[in-house]
Amino acid sequence: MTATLIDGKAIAENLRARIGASVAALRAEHGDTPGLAVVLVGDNPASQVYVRSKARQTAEAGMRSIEHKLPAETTQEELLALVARLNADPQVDGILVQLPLPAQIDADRVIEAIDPAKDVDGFHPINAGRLATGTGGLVPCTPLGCVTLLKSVRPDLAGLEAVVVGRSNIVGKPMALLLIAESCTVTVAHSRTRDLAAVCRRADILVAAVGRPEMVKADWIKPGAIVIDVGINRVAAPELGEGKTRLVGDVDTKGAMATAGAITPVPGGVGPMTIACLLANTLTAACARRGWAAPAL
Ligand SMILES: Nc1nc2c(c(=O)[nH]1)N[C@@H](CN(C=O)c1ccc(C(=O)N[C@@H](CCC(=O)O)C(=O)O)cc1)CN2
Repeated sequence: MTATLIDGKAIAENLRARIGASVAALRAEHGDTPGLAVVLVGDNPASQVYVRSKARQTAEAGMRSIEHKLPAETTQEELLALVARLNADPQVDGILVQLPLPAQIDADRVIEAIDPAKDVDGFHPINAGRLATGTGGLVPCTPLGCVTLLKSVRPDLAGLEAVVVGRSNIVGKPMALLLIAESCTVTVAHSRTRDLAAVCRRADILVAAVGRPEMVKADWIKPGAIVIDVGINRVAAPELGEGKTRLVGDVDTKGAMATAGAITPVPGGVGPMTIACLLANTLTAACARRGWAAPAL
């Protein structure tokens, strides 16, 4: 068997086009457009790339992009003061503080300071609680994108056995909650799970979000399973030349292709969906705040 590759890049492009069309319709109806503020602290090269992509794709979708770039030595108080200003700004519908933050800043305190109605990352405890209780709210972008990718190959997930490897607040836990909402039977596995390979082999849906390059091997995968690889790991690639690197996921994709039914590649799988879902969340937040009818995406 050779697995179907789930083309996250194409699915994300399609979602962004639909968001752009909805934004244009809302602008025609209301004479205004949603605004997303992205805050970058410091000079982490990967974060700089992600923030640039977020700003470009926000503008391409017809929304206002507001960028705040702060030096690496920014204090927690300075960052909290900026968040307070963005909370109070009626032109700002979404606020995202790029992670990771420098060591002197407590990320949890910053996330808790964001107005939950503008928390387009869905990381605020109020939004996490709403997801846990199934009472709406803004949902973290990466898991939201993973569900869209899953449904692109299997529209009805009810009754399937799902294993999520990883228990982070940003991916693992919300992913498990979204799968429960889809009526899957969900196991959350992690570094202390006994016989992780055997647990993974039970999965009809396997989500790998551990941040360990190619940890999930072909013989951990049930034949025909849908594999969602959330990992984005940069590793040395001497075969490409001295000092060169390449991106790999948390799954040994080449090996897994022979066993899985469908799999997301890295790059070009989950990553592009993260930003597309951020734009979707910004549109959702803007409609809710402004009392506009939310378009079906
Ligand atoms: N506040 C947040 N910080 C971070 C988040 C987040 O959702 N909110 N997630 C990650 C980084 N991230 C978005 O911020 C992100 C990561 C990867 C991609 C992506 O499209 N990756 C490409 C490959 C890109 C490359 O060549 O490096 C892919 O997988 O195809 C988008 C967004 C941590 N921080």
